[in-house]
Amino acid sequence: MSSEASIRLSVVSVVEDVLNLASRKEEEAAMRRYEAASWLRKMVGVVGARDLPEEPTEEEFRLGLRNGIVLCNALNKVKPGAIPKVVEVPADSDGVALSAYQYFENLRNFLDAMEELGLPTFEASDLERGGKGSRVVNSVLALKSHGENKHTGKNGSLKHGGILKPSSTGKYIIRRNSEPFMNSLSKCQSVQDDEPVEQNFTFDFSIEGTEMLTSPSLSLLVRTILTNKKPEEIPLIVESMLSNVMQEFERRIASQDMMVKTNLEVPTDGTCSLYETNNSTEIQSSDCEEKLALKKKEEELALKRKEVELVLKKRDEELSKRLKEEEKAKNKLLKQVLLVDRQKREIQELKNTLVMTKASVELIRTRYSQEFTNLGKHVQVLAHAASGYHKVLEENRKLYNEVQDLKGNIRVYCRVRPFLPGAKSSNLSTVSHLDEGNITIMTPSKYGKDTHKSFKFNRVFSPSVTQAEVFSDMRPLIRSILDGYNVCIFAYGQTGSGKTFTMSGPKELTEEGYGVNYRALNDLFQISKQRKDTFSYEIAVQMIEIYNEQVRDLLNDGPQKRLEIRNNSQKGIAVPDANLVPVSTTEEVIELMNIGQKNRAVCSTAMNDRSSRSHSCLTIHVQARELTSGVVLRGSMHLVDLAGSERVSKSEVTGDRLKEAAHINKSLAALGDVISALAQKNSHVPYRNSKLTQLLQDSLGGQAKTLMFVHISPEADALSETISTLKFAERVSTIELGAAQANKDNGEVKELRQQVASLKAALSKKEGDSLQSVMSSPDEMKSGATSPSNSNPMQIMEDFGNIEEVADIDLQAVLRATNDEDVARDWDRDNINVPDSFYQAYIPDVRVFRELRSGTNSVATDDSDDLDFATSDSLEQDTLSQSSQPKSSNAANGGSRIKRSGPFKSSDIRTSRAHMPSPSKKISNTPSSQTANRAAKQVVSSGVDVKRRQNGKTTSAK
Ligand SMILES: Nc1ncnc2c1ncn2[C@@H]1O[C@H](COP(=O)(O)OP(=O)(O)OP(=O)(O)O)[C@@H](O)[C@H]1O
Repeated sequence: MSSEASIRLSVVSVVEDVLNLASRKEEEAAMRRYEAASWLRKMVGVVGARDLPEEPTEEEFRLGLRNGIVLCNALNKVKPGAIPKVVEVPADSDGVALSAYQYFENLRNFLDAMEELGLPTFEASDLERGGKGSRVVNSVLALKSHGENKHTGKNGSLKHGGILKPSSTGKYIIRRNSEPFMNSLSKCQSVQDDEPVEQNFTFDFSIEGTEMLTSPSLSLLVRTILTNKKPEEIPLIVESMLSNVMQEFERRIASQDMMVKTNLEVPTDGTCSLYETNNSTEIQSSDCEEKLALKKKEEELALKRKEVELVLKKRDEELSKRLKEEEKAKNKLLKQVLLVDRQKREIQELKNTLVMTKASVELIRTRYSQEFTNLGKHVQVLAHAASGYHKVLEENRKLYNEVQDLKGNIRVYCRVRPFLPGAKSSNLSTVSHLDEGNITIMTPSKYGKDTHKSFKFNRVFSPSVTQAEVFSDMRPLIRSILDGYNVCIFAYGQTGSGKTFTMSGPKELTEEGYGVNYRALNDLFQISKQRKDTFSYEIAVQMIEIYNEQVRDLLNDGPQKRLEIRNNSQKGIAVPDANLVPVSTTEEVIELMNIGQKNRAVCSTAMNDRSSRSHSCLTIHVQARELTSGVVLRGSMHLVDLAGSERVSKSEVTGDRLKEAAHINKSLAALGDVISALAQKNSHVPYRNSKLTQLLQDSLGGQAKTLMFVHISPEADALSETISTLKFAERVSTIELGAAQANKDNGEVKELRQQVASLKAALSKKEGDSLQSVMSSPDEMKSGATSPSNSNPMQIMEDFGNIEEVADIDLQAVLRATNDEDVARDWDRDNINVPDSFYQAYIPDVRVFRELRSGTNSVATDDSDDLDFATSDSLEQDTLSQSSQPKSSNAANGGSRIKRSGPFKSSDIRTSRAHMPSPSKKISNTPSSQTANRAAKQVVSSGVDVKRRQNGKTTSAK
């Protein structure tokens, strides 16, 4: 039973040792090894074994260990009590003898160290054989306890015993007097090799290698198994090993129990009477005690085992936990490694992509640069072509203009006003399309389908076009004044459509806003400066307005006097009595214009807060004298800002404004009549139906270059006016005036002028007589010497002071020298009948319309006044007052019924008059003209109906 307990103890200690071993680190083992080695060395020194180095290698240590084990085995065979007797104090390396006490001390320390190292002090083979191992353990325990006792100084017997001395061969000799020890050794030897032990023998501790191999210690086995294993594998290995050990242990205990059961009888009283032999009761009681002790121990062991199992379990759990954590950490690490790998791969891929992208970018760059170069070449070619195209366009335009000039068409420009600020954003423009020369208006039809009406003009300006752009297009026309042409630009359109804006500019005038008026004059000044080496220029301006059929001077701040319009007057001055102000700088012009604008009749209506209530006309007169030849070029330009046509229902005017509107509409209707007549090439054109048409007579029917600037509003509610305005404008554009001609005074004309001047002087002397003779002998005039076909007394009268005695004047020569080939318009033909609807569009009230219509006829009857030149207001009645007078028989036909026969046509007269020399700027103020006027008035007042007849003869009748 004691051996069983020992085994149990041993197993437990082995288990602990193995566990310790498993948990210890290699450094720790090395430390222990170092310690054990030092003890062992001391012991080995005692027993004469080979020296161990201070820090032995694994191999050296094993060797020393083997020697130690052999020593243990030897000691095992000695009874514990005998050991002190047989072992003498050995000498150390310095020759100092060690006491037995020291020896055992060393031995005990060695054993401790062995224990700590987890190295059992017995061999596995001993264990298997049984008995030996237990003895070893016992001896160790005994030694231990003995040592302890010694340590306390109770056992002095240790100092006695034999002496071990080193022999000359390096081996230790045990003296004879140590008999029990020697016996033990010899027994041990016999166990080893079954050889008889001699006295004074030399004991060789070297053990056969095979013995170690065949019976390795459990510890060594464990160590060998665990040596090359990884630390994390050890717990598993140890676990399986332990389970094997425990199985073996259980098995053995079971077999021991079986043996005990068969050999011993257990007392039934439950006391400790294990052996009831007759030999001795002492033995029985001691056995019983032993049994109880063993049972107790067994219980303790069971408890311990449980504890161990618990500890093991705990450790298992900890281990598995640690394993899991390690697994986790490993996984994490693995993941990280994978991540890093992936990132590395991705970086590599990115690098590759970057390289590829760089390459492709480079490729694209080169391709692009190539394409750019090609493109550049193409653009150059295109630019070249475009410049050519532009040149061609320019050329075309020039040619077109030349054709226009030759044909003498009235140019028509159309400008669309933008929506005014404050207009509804939802407003849609009636203009659906426009380009350089075309404009299309959208007209919603009754049946829901939109229809489009297109119009073609010389130029169409969109709402976004600037004042400068507008002017640049008409610049060449304006410049032609300097070359002696007459130019007329008139702005036409519905009220509020932008006429004043184009001609003068906006209310708040800025440089960008300057209208045609300012820009034209500015341009003329610049050119005149540029040409100052070849020409000397004189520029003068007039500014008049036709308000309620009265001509007013806008540059006259004083009381207004009635002015007359003189068509075909000399120097092309249509209103000779209006102020003619010479200008030389733009500033002067601006100043004058401001005065003019201030004096102009303007008022606010529902359709325009700055509505012009009159037709205004800025006339620029230019006289150029060529410095070398002395040739004089005379040009003039009318810049007419017409009052806008308006539907009185829309403009919501009453009283004076209504009267103004009626006059405005009437004069515009008269303009319509004239345009219609001209467009249809009628022989009679009713210029005299209004002051406006009278003013524009030279420009519309003469040899001027004429431009009509038609304006339209984009608003939908102005659609009907827009359409009628555009239709009117289209009609105007068909009018052919014939090629314009420059007003050039050449040498021949000069001569003639001189002749005329001398004649005038002669005539003035005879003034009184000649008038008398005209009155008294009209037949003489009838059979006068002048050529019947070419002379025109009316003109002579007007140009030379209204005298009618022209006997000595070579009029034929005068006319030949000027422009006698013009096709005259026949005054004797009827005016064309303008449909009533034309008037009605502007004058909704039928009664007013009829009155005005009759008023128009009344004016026309003015025309029938045979004093053709007497168009002054003094001879005319206000058109409105005339409207109340009974209509003449001709009125029904809507035009003048003045019949003129004979070859002299009024247009002939006009044309020639325009080129006639004049001694003074204001003819009407000359004494001769005053006399003539007086004479004419006398004629009228005396009731003599003076008629101009063909052949230049004047007849009078009561
Ligand atoms: N092209 C344009 N750009 C900007 N504003 C314009 C343009 N044309 C006209 N306007 C503005 O429209 C309004 C009416 O213009 P404007 O007085 O010139 O018309 P109108 O035809 O002369 O009218 P009325 O016949 O009644 O005198 C003004 O406020 C003017 O500034």
